[in-house]
Amino acid sequence: MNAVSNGQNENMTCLDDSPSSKEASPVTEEELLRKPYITPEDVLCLNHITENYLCSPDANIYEIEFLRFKIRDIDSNTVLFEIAKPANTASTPSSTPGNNAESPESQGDRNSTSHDTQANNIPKDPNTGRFVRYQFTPKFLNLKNIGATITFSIGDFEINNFRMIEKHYFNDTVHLKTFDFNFGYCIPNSINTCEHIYVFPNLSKSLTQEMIDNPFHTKSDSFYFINNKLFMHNKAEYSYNGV
Ligand SMILES: CCCCCCCCCCCCCC(=O)O
Repeated sequence: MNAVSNGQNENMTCLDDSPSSKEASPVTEEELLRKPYITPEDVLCLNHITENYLCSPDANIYEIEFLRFKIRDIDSNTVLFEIAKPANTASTPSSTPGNNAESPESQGDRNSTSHDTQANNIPKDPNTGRFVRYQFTPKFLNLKNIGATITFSIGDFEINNFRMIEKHYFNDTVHLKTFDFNFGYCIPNSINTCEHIYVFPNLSKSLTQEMIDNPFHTKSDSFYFINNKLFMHNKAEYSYNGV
């Protein structure tokens, strides 16, 4: 499967059930963690970055594995960043920042191997691979449209309703934008590639400067659902003060 999707989800609101109310009705993370499973509507009602992961790594019963990730500036068709898991290695991807001024550098344990720690009998961190830090230059915030191409493999089950909701915040509670992407249908044991288009929100000059001045205060939660049940949750942090 190869696909392109434009996950526009601007101004998604979470409406109170009462017919008279048009106000957002936010939920807390604690409320969601008490539920038997978490739905897209649940995370759309969150109004802050999460402190914890909302599902365990074991929830990925579909054996979805990300193999390659590329970010490009759509308007100049410039590749800004690319990372791939080398063939025949367990979990050590290699990264290739683009060779232009806006090249980000990725760091963090989403891209690290767990083998060394296992060899030393140190308990493996169950959250290895769920968190990444991106380092961008200030110019990144001037971009309008980013294409994120992801290649992933799936296990023995077909997948029909695969959706990612990604929420971006500054200082934990300033909502920048929520993206809502679909991955389409995937046949069992297939490798799939799709590109999601991130249309940047309009950010004020003062907020943009605050984001540049406060590295890694810009964060995102990526919530992945199959058949409307959360099965994977990744986190990312961003700096925009690179040179
Ligand atoms: C400034 C608010 C909107 C920013 C959009 C940034 C697009 C970044 C695309 C990369 C997201 C990767 C998320 C992840 O690795 O978990």
